[in-house]
Amino acid sequence: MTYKILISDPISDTGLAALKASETVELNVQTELTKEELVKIIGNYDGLIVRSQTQVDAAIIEAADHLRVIGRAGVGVDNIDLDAATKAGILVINAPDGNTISAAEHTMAMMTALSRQIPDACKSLKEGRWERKKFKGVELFKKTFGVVGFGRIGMEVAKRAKAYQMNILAYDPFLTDEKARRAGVTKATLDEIYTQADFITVHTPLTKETHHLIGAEAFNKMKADVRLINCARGGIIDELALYQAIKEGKVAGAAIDVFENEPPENHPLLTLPQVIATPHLGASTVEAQEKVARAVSEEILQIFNGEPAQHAVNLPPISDQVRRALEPYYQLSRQLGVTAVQLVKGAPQDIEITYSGELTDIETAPLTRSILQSVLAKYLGDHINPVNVKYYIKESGVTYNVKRTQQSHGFTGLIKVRLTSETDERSISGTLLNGYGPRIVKIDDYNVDLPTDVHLLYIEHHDLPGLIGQVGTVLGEHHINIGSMQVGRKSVGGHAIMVLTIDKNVNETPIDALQHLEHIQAVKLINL
Ligand SMILES: NC(=O)C1=CN([C@@H]2O[C@H](COP(=O)(O)OP(=O)(O)OC[C@H]3O[C@@H](n4cnc5c(N)ncnc54)[C@H](O)[C@@H]3O)[C@@H](O)[C@H]2O)C=CC1
Ligand SMILES: O=C(O)CCC(=O)C(=O)O
Repeated sequence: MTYKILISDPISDTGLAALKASETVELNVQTELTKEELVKIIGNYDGLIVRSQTQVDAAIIEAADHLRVIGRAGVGVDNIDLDAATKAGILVINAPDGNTISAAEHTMAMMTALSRQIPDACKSLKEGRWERKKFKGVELFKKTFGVVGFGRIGMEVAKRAKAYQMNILAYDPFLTDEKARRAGVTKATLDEIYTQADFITVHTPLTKETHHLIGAEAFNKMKADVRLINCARGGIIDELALYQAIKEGKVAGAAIDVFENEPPENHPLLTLPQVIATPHLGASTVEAQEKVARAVSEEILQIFNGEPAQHAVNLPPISDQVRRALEPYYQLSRQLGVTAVQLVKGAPQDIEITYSGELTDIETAPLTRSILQSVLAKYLGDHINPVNVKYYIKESGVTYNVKRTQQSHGFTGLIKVRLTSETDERSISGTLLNGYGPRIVKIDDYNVDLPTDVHLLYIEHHDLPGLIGQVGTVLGEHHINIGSMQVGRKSVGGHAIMVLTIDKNVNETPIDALQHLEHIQAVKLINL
């Protein structure tokens, strides 16, 4: 199988080494595509890698028939319509830490350049002037520095600002006293930052909450000589309000790397001498670009290999430790879902998943998605995947719940899937047996021990002598080899089950023949 990957923004060549070396990947680099051109060709691709330039909107996603993954070589995914991608079952991954240092260094460069008017001073000198009086700056030493958004970049910025002996106030909804103490900053409110800071930098993502987070109202609260830096996303600071605040002398200056619309056209901020600006260069270093390209390349290869994503943006994150612990259970969880949905009569209306043993202490959400996906796919189709399964579950009105219990019946880890339809209820349990891999160990109330990578014939019957022989005869007549057979009964002569592993997939004919045997109540072929 060859996967076609389109790269639609300039990405570091060295960072793409893993993809280039892969025999299963065909790379196509086209960095000058218009939106219309992208819509036309995206249907041919399994993967798309972008930076911040390509706007992956709903129209592109709608045209992306085969797309499985969008890799963002960087942090911010505001150029990707995440809702549309999630609904379409397209995984979005990013490279969250590859450009942290570069973005933090650029922020420091912008702050120092702003405080000493370096760009204009340089320009004036190059134009033949020697204007020493005009370019008098301010020191950073002992100044109060407000950091809004104390994630990866905010923290790195703070570390560097400490070397300048700045007094750092940090605001982030997730900032705890302990984290602030360890980072050597003072936890503050936004208002405290506005009223006390000499410099304010923003390092949040652009979201509904952070859009125009800093606007006219905030500028009115700020010190008169305040300077602002935005190396995060255009739109976190209200650009027009900032323009007004600078014009009115409320803000002394601003250093801007990012704009609400990029590239900015005839932007009023760019007409002001108090503003210095760069064309979204925060991550534009050799090192950062190599790191983010390498990170997305390697992760995309892992995803195409069937491994879970580590930096999925539209799936809950999982740590490396959890990923390793769950890895052996993926196949089992999928096969339990597939088996259960073939056993139950009618479409399931409720799905109950019970984790026990070692699985009670692990984050099992990825397994739950895998089970839900394998159950729903029978009725809703193969486009259901772990990314969009929760969306479709909600849409189809199916309910599900997850339970945990310490009772693992002697197994290290046990997963039970119970499906309830309008007319039926079935449950199936499975485990990982050391040396044997995934095994089904219980169907309804019957203990069994079945591999999960075979075709199963599940037969319900009355417990009567001779029936097993009759079943063997029918299958023999249809040249079907039986690999193994297990029987279970509740009472002598009562309801019983027979589960056979068979060597090949069979058509309806032998099933019909079995169903016509007296005392056989139900026959189901289960393909795993
Ligand atoms: N200029 C450039 O080239 C680059 C820009 N960026 C941008 O920098 C920003 C931050 O990146 P990272 O630090 O890596 O992300 P991060 O996820 O590590 O940190 C973001 C922080 O913002 C906080 N936050 C969210 N909403 C907030 C709010 N309303 N008020 C205050 N804090 C809030 C979060 O709790 C989180 O701690 C992103 O927007 C990213 O796109 C990142 C790399 C390069
Ligand atoms: O790809 C780039 O240069 C932009 C980086 C960026 O803004 C991000 O990672 O969020």
